[in-house]
Amino acid sequence: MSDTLQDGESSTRSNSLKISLPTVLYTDTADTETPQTNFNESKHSLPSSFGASTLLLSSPVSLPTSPTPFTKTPLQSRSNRSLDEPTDSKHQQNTQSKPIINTGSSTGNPRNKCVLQPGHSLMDWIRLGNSGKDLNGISGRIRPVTPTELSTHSTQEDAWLAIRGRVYNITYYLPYHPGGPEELMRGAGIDATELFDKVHPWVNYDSLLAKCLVGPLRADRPDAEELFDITNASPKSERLREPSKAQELVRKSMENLANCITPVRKKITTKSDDNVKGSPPSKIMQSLIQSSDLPVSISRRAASSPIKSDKAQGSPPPLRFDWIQTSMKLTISIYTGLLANPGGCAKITDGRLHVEVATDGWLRTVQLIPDEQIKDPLQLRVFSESGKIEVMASKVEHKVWKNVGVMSFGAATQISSPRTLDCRVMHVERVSHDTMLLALSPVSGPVIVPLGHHIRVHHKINDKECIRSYTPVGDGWDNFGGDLSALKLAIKRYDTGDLSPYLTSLKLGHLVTLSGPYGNFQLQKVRRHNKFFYICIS
Ligand code: HEM
Repeated sequence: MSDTLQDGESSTRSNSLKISLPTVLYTDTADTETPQTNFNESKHSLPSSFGASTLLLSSPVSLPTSPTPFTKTPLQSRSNRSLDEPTDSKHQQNTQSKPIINTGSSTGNPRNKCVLQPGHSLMDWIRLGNSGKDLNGISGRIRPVTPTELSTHSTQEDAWLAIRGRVYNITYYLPYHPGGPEELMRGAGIDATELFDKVHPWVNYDSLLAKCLVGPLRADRPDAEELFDITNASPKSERLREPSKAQELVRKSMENLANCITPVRKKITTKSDDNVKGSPPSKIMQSLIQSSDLPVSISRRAASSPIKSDKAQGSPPPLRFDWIQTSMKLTISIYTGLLANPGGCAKITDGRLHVEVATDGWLRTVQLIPDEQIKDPLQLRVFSESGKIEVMASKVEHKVWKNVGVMSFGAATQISSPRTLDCRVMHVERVSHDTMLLALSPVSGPVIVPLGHHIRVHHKINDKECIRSYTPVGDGWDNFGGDLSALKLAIKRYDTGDLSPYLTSLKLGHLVTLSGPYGNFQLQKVRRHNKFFYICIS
C-alpha cells in the first residue's frame, strides 16, 4: 500500500531514496514543459517527422466488450461467454472434467482467464519459441493441410487448428493459453476462425503462433491449390506471410461467405498516409447488431501508426489500434506492443476522445473525432503484459456506426522528469478497519503511473515537509467508477505515523500534493531473465 516506507519513518529517509528515471507524468497546464498536441491540424497535415498520423477509420469493428469481475457497469459485468458456450458434447465433457478457474488477472483482464502452471507465462512462451524447439511438429516445414487432415489433429497430445486459412499446431501452446487448454481445445481439428473472433479478435495469434504454423488450409478440392498458390517458386513461408492481393481477395470472399465476417488488418506505413477505409456492414448484419446489444462480429479494421520502432535512435515503440462496437458501446484498443509497460488515461472533451498513452518513458496522445456522438462514462483498461489499452465509450444514439471517425496520433514526447501537481480527492472508501482508499484526480491534467512505478505524497507538518511513497492500486479495490485520470491509493493508517492519519482523514474535495511518477522498472528487461525472487518486508 505504501511502498518502501513505514509511515512513522522520517521524511529524510524518504527523500534520500535514490530512485532514478521517473518516467511519465503528464499535465496539460500552460506553464508546464509538457508539449501539447495540436489537434487543430487537419487530418492529413500532421507532420510525419513528429511521428504523427491521422487516419480516417471506416467500417465498424466487431465484437465483445469484455465483462470483468472488477467492473462497475452492467455491460462489463455481463458475461460475453453467451455467444461462446460450447455446443458439442466433446467440449462439454472437457470442461466438466477440468473446470476453468475464473480468476481475473493482474493485468486487469476480466474474462475467464485461467491459472497457468508455473513456467507458462507469455514470456516463457516467447522463450520456448526462441529456443529452436520444433513447434509446428514438422521440423519447421510449411505445407498445405486439408480439412480432413486437420480434423485428425484434435487431441491434447496432437492439436492443430486453423484461423483465417492458416493451420497452426497448438499442441505446445495449450498450457500457455491464458484462457486454458480446454478452451483452446474447442478449436482443435477445425477452422476456429469464428470461435476465435467471438472470444478475442484482438489477440495477435499470428505472432504468438508464428513458429507453430503448419501451412495453408487447402480445401478438399482439386483447384484449391490455386487459392494459395502453393506451386509458386518463391519460398513458401514468405508467401504465407504476404499473400498476393488476389489470394487475399479470394480468401476474404470465402471467409465472407462462410462467416459473414471479414476481419482484416491493414498496415499503414510511413510512405502511405492512406485513410483506412472498409466496407460498411451489410444490412443484415446491421439489423442483427441493432436488434440487440450482443457483440456481433461484423468486420474489423486495424492499423499501425507510422511511427517505426527504432530503439537505437531512441524512438518510441509503434502504436497499433483497432476498434470494435456494439450498438451501445464503442471500444478503441491501442496496442503498444508486448511488455512496453503501458500506462494510459482517457477523457472526452468537446465530443472528442483523448487517450494519453505512456510507454517506457514516451508519451503520445491519441485522439478520435468520432463520426457520431459518444459520452461518458468512459472505461479504461490497461493490459500490461500484452500492451493493450482499451477505452470503452457509450454511444449517445444506440445504433451501428458505419465509420468510427478520424483517428490521429500526436507527436511522441520523451518525458523524463517527475512533476509535482495538486490532486483533488474524488472518492473516499473504507477498505478495512485501518485502510482507506482514496481516488485522487489531478487538477491540471492526467497522471500516468506505469506498472512498477510509484508516486510520492507531500504534506507539511509543523513546517517540515513529510513525504511518503505510494504505489497506486488498480481497479477492483473500490466502487469508484468515475474519472479515468484518477489515481487510487490504498492508505493504511498508523496512529503514530506522520502522514497516514492525515491522508486517512481527507474528505471529498480536499487537495493533496503529489509528485511522480518515480521508478526505473522496465517490463522489457524482464524478458531476459528466467528466475524471479519476490522480497516481502513486513
Ligand atoms: C479458437 C479457440 C479459442 C478459444 C475458445 C479461446 C478462448 C479463450 C478464453 C475463454 C480466454 C479468456 C478470456 C479472454 O481473455 O478473452 C482466452 C484468452 C486468451 N487467448 Fe484464447 N481461445 C482460443 C484460441 C486462441 C488462440 C489461437 C490464441 C493465440 C495464440 C489465443 C490466445 C489467447 C490470449 C493471448 C488470451 C488472453 C487475451 C487477453 O488478455 O486479452 N487463444 N482465450
